[in-house]
Amino acid sequence: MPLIAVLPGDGIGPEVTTQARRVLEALDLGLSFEEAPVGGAAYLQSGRPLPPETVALAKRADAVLFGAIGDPRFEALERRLRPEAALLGIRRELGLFANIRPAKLFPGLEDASPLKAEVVAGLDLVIVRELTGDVYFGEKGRRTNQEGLRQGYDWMGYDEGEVERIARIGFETARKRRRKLCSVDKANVLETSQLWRDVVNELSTEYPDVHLTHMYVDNAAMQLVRRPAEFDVIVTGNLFGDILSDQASMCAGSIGMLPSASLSGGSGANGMYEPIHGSAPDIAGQGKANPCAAILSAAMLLRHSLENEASAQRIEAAVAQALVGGARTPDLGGTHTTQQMGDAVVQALR
Ligand SMILES: NC(=O)c1ccc[n+]([C@@H]2O[C@H](COP(=O)([O-])OP(=O)(O)OC[C@H]3O[C@@H](n4cnc5c(N)ncnc54)[C@H](O)[C@@H]3O)[C@@H](O)[C@H]2O)c1
Ligand SMILES: CC(C)[C@H](C(=O)O)[C@@H](O)C(=O)O
Ligand SMILES: [Mg+2]
Repeated sequence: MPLIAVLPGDGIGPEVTTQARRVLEALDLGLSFEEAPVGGAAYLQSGRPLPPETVALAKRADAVLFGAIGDPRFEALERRLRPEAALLGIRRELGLFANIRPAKLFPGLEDASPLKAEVVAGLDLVIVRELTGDVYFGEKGRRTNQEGLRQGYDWMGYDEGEVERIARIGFETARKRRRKLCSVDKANVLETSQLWRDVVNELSTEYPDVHLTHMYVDNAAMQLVRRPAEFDVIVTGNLFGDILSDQASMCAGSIGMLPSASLSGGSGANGMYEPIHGSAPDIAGQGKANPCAAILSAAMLLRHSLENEASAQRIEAAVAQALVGGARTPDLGGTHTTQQMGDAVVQALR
């Protein structure tokens, strides 16, 4: 019986994860679930945002269903105690270097995006974001500079091995889709990006069937608003991928629509699945959160970790059907509660 570790986290994390778990249970796949605290919720219980028992469960499980972390009450804590440290810590502990973030326009959501319907028509892209390197994990600190001023610093860097393994996932992903790979960097300024570009170019000789382009991140941000449907697969570093995926979510109508898979390689072993959004403290506890991103993350879990493509597609079809049937949370311009949106998806599964 496959074991799913459920880490609901903070804010709307538990609300959306409840709906994702319901959907998985409704499929009757004989999964077992075990829950553990993470983030601010875990800090309150044990003084640690990422308790060792939570890491142990995640490692023991076949896959992890993650909600969201973040709590404004803990913003002033030192970095290692903040909820965000738990998310970075678990990604590192599980070696989840590849973060797959699909942005797709679901039928009926043409008018949910602030972009014109004709601009987002046909939107179907995947951001392949590197997840365990870059400026996120370089040396950080505070010091006093020569003028006696306080200075904060975060070292940015990638080694060629890190670039090659994520670029390979980008090429492989593109190969299974429309065979277009856009590598996004800031090679006109950053040495890190120049190495990134060199390694991607070198690897491209193994993928002559994939059309590779390079784009600076500032241009990519603009093109995502101008012609988002032109993109097929984007491969990029940790920081740029974080920012561009939130932006791409609005092309699809809402940040509440974008799921993600975090993987440790080509296989889904120990994969972690989470919506790209955060704990949304502004709407937490009000039943306003859109659970679709979490539900679609559960579909990715079935696809990548349990190799159950048919059930993954059933969930995606049920989300589409619920939306076509008019189910909409407030972020999509509707009045459905989180629970009612979950009801509509479960109903559509039957
Ligand atoms: N993966 C994660 O767990 C993750 C991701 C991003 C941010 N965070 C953390 O979450 C906290 C809040 O960060 P933030 O406000 O910058 O980003 P956020 O993603 O939590 O929220 C941004 C905006 O989007 C809305 N939103 C987010 N998810 C939604 C959903 N499912 N349905 C409807 N509306 C939704 C929120 O109400 C808010 O207005 C911070 O502590 C941050 O560090 C965690
Ligand atoms: C909360 C934060 C550490 C995280 C990130 O930057 O990776 C989040 O924004 C995300 O997109 O998953
Ligand atoms: Mg983010």
